[in-house]
Amino acid sequence: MLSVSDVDVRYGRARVLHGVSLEVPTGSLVCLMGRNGVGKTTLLKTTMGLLRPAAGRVELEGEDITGLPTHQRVRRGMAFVPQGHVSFPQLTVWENLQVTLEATSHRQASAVEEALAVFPTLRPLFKRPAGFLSGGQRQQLAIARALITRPRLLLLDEPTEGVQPSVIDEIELAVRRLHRQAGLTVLLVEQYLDLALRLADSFVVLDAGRVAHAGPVAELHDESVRRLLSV
Ligand SMILES: Nc1ncnc2c1ncn2[C@@H]1O[C@H](COP(=O)(O)OP(=O)(O)OP(=O)(O)O)[C@@H](O)[C@H]1O
Repeated sequence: MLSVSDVDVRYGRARVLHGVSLEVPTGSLVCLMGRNGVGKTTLLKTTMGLLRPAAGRVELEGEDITGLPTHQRVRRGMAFVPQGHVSFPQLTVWENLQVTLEATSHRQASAVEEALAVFPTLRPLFKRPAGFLSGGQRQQLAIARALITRPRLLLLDEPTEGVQPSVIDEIELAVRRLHRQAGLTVLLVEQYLDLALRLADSFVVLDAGRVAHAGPVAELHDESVRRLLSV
């Protein structure tokens, strides 16, 4: 279980998160939603240790990890795929996967095969430099690289942004399998309401750096929640 409690985050003098709390129970898929600029990415980065909160706590499986550096969070089973993530653009798809494997603590080559089983469409692209991939292919490579670390908790920041519809379906299928079959716990930032409705168990909506609503996914049908998501 991931638990974020009363987190405040500032960029310089600007306070971006105001006492945000959320829970991601083990084995669940929680969708973090809200309009542009409300603080979703800031919350994921804080969870991953890329930003330090001015106040509040982050706990993983009951242990306080607020002060833990990012690489140690990775060792504890957390992985983060940033929004619009570009892998090493000059390296081929294969090299990107290998470099990631070499950086893991387990170094088991079977992890690459496991990641490719989730995204088999990457196989014919092995020799292509990552910089020449389409938006959807880059996103698949980014998630595959995160999977090589063998995470238990995956933080995904808008994996469908800028991705063509057919590839959105592939990403949705992959996330569903990872969650339902492989049992991965997922915190997903997603603006696309229908996708959230299909994938998530529960959701949290941020508005201006505060939790405006949180609940089971069925409540996403409520007019009061939809108003918080419409531009
Ligand atoms: N490095 C930074 N320095 C200063 N302000 C920042 C920085 N990064 C983000 N912000 C500001 O913090 C607020 C929250 O940004 P954040 O990226 O967390 O929002 P978001 O909900 O993820 O938005 P989006 O959906 O557009 O990615 C915004 O007002 C943004 O302009």
